[in-house]
Amino acid sequence: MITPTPSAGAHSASVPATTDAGTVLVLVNLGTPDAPTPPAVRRYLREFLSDRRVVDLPRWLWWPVLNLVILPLRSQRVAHKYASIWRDGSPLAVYTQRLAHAVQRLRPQWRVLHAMRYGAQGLTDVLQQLRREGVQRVVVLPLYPQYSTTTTASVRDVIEAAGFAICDHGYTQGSTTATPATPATPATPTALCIGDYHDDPRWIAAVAESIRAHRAQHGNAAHLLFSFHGLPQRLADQGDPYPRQCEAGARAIAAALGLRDESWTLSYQSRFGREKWLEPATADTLAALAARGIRSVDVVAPGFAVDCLETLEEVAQMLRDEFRARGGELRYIPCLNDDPAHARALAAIAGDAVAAVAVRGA
Ligand SMILES: C=CC1=C(C)c2cc3[nH]c(cc4nc(cc5[nH]c(cc1n2)c(C)c5CCC(=O)O)C(CCC(=O)O)=C4C)c(C)c3C=C
Ligand SMILES: [Fe+2]
Ligand SMILES: [Fe+2]
Repeated sequence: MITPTPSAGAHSASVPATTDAGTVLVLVNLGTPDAPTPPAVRRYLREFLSDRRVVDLPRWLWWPVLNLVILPLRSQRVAHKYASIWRDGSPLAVYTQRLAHAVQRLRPQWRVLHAMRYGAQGLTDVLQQLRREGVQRVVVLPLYPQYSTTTTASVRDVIEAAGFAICDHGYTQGSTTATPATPATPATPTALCIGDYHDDPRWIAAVAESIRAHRAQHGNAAHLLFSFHGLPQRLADQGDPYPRQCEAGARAIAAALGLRDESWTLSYQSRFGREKWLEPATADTLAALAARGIRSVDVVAPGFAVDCLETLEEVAQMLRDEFRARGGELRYIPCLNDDPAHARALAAIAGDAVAAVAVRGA
């Protein structure tokens, strides 16, 4: 079942009339377990870590490692972490739904849905339901500001497998899939897929403003750290544009804030497995900052559209405690979540994509 989004609220009167009535917009996020328990986490991790976009090892090698080592050990430990951040559900699910509602309120002439790549409210189910309803065109906005083959391209795989012809907007290189593209016939529905928005000025301004507002309330820490989810270095070497887009975005946000180069740093968190991942690691960077005598650090995570396990447990709890043990104070700046500025930026990005395709005549 597609979770319905409430219809337009009080903001609708202020939205100017547009010619994009009838647009169906699907915001897609990663997905999350449906309970903070070992069996639920195991189900989620099994689906997530079985995706070849995420782990590209040969199956004969990966299957026993995943099923006999990783799932039995990790499910227990990670369930405990989820339990520490669980409120009315998993924050990733709660904030993603609220964000979709916020965009819906801004664009009452659209139908705004949310979906997940893995787990409940699955993208496949949502797209199949839309096909059954006879919807001929959807706009898919993966909630990944930076394109990666491990995230955005995996969303694209699902869209193609659901029988939609894809029309790309934004970054696409490296996103060709094992599944051949659905040959477009007049009956084939199309999905306008937004590849990235890492340098979109409206998104940059929203992130910069959230940092400014946090600093106005809590004071400026001595340093600002941009912490992005990591990736195996090998994928970057093979051309995944993710680290370049993280760097460009962080630089643009720092410029919008008027920061001097020496007052901010970029790092990568959430390493998984033994392979070399992008560096520097957030934990090492914080240790180095503490060793340089820097006693306060603001940490922001602009690779995450909404708060989740990796921000709330890893950064705002674990890394904060580690930094405190080194004598410093880590202040975590929340993700944009369902902030109106975030909803406005995403609505504008989706609107631009619709308009660009209309001009191209697709
Ligand atoms: C090889 C493993 C992984 C790659 C590659 C990877 C890339 C990647 N992930 C995100 C965003 C998120 N990841 C989250 C959790 C998470 N990530 C991995 C592994 C890889 N991620 C795992 C195993 C997990 C689950 C938790 C754990 O076991 O440690 C989340 C949070 C989900 C939640 O429920 O809150 C997000 C969001 C990006 C953006 C990315 C590549 C750029
Ligand atoms: Fe991840
Ligand atoms: Fe993690």
